[in-house]
Amino acid sequence: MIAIESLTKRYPRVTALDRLTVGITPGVTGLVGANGAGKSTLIKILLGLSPATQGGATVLGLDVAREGAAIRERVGYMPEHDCLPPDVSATEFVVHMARMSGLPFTAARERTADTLRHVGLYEERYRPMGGYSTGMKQRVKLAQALVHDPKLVLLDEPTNGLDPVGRDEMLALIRRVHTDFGISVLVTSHLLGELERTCDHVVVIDGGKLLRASSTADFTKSTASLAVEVTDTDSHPDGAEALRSALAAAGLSAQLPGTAGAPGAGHVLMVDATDESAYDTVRDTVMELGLGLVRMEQRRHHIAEVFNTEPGAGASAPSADALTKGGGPASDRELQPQKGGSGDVA
Ligand SMILES: Nc1ncnc2c1ncn2[C@@H]1O[C@H](COP(=O)(O)OP(=O)(O)OP(=O)(O)O)[C@@H](O)[C@H]1O
Repeated sequence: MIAIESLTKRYPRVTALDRLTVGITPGVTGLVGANGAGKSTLIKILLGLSPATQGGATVLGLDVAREGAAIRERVGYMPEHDCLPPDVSATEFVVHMARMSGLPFTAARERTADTLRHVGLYEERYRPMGGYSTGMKQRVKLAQALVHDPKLVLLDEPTNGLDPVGRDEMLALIRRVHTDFGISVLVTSHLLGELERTCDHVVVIDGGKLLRASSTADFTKSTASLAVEVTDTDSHPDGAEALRSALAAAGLSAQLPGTAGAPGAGHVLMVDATDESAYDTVRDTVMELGLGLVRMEQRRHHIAEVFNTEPGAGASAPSADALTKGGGPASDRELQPQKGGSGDVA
């Protein structure tokens, strides 16, 4: 879908992209990086709206330096910033954008109605957009990117400003753009956990450089740990601890992670499962102790943990750090802004 070859973009005081080489295949790809990592700059270059300083790229086989207009005909773009005129309705606006993309008037009206329904805007679509919530505005921005039935859409931070429920809805919608319509998606975010749930592939950039590109499955490989959650009983008021010591006696080591953290976190025990027999040992031990077994599942890595623990990440240590700072569960960690970020705008 996209081939990027040694792409560099220098602004007077900042190198926004630094010899970036990466390929984007069909499907949903997440482009993740802290604020200032170069995501928006990359998207603008891919649309032919901003020239690269060095290197080049093709989008759907078209050269970004020479064929920007042809790329914009075939690709949908959802910008990061609020860009909707407040005094027109979603219908008027999306019809206008469809016409700009070359659709005849009747087709533009039909496609607009379909697309707005698809993104979940119904009666509100006739109201002026100035009165819309952030979630509704994001939906209109997505609709105008899809209305001309592109092969590929570039979505710049589509979950920005949304609450957790709105974010989940937007992510589900993005997933459906690919599954229902076969449109490939490149979506940027600074939240690792979002991409983990939504994307087939993840490209991580930091300070304009490629940190890692691989399939989400490779990032979130199964670990050799079993997460075991048990209930307490009268005879074992701390069920997880009772299980931990009984398993130790049976030759299985286990840890109680996150005891200082979230409510209930102490009830999940991480058991080192070197082979299949560990499942039987856990089940039998839980039964002997008379505890309730809530769940026993193989644990998977979160993307953020890959950057925490991988020896390869050491080469870009400060960046890996930036990727994993912050509290909360690893999957929802927010990437930290770069040094010399937007404050350096000339
Ligand atoms: N027009 C510009 N002039 C000068 N510097 C710029 C310009 N646009 C971006 N930059 C700088 O280039 C770097 C990358 O910015 P970019 O907007 O691409 O990052 P980003 O990853 O999209 O971050 P964000 O999510 O905050 O938009 C930043 O340091 C930014 O300050």
